[in-house]
Amino acid sequence: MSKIYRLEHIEKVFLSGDDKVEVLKDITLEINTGESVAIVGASGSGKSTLLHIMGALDYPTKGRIFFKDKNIGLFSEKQKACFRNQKIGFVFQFHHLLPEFSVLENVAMPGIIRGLSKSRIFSLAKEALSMVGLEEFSRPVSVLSGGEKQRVAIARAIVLEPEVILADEPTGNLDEANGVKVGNLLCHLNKELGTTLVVVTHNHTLASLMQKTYQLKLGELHAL
Ligand SMILES: Nc1ncnc2c1ncn2[C@@H]1O[C@H](COP(=O)(O)OP(=O)(O)OP(=O)(O)O)[C@@H](O)[C@H]1O
Repeated sequence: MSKIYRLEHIEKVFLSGDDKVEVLKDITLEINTGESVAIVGASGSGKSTLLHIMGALDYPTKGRIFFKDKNIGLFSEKQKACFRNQKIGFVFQFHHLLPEFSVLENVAMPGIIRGLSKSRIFSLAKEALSMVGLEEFSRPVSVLSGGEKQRVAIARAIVLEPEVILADEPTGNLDEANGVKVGNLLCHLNKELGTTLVVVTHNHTLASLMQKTYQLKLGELHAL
């Protein structure tokens, strides 16, 4: 089975005034292509920090992180931006959609950033929206329910067929019923499209849907 991620002895220290906060101490982790993985842990244990490092939104203080044998730590800022746009689909707790834009325009955004033609972008966006079960493309995002917004965010994450979805508390802002729907949708995409899925969550039901679960505790990662 091929590895999509290899993290070697990752450490992350934040400086807060004169204090040093050692958030990640010695994280070693391998993730197979197509795998689904949950990362759980107490609030402040470093889950988001680890996910940000995996998405090249942040960098480790020490250690190396490889994406399919490419050392992300050696990427220039431009290469990192390209990596994020081409390989990763991000889903956040607070979806970060553009409220005044329509559902279709929001999902089209990554394609616009990549510079695809308008007709290609909109056909990809419609395909992604049908995968998440949304049909009304022209409504502004501001009028949608929380569950619908999260489905739009997932459509936006998958629109360019990323190799990995990195989801940070994707159900954190939803009621239980919508949380279950979003969890099932992410698992469906993982199985149908073979997209590797890494989910950071407090939600044990969501974590139980993943093939593997790791817990972050005192800066260390343990398989559960
Ligand atoms: N940019 C930063 N500067 C200083 N400290 C930071 C920074 N980002 C995160 N931290 C600290 O790192 C620790 C881990 O934060 P992180 O957001 O990764 O935790 P988490 O496990 O995702 O928490 P939660 O479940 O509450 O979202 C926290 O103590 C946080 O205050």
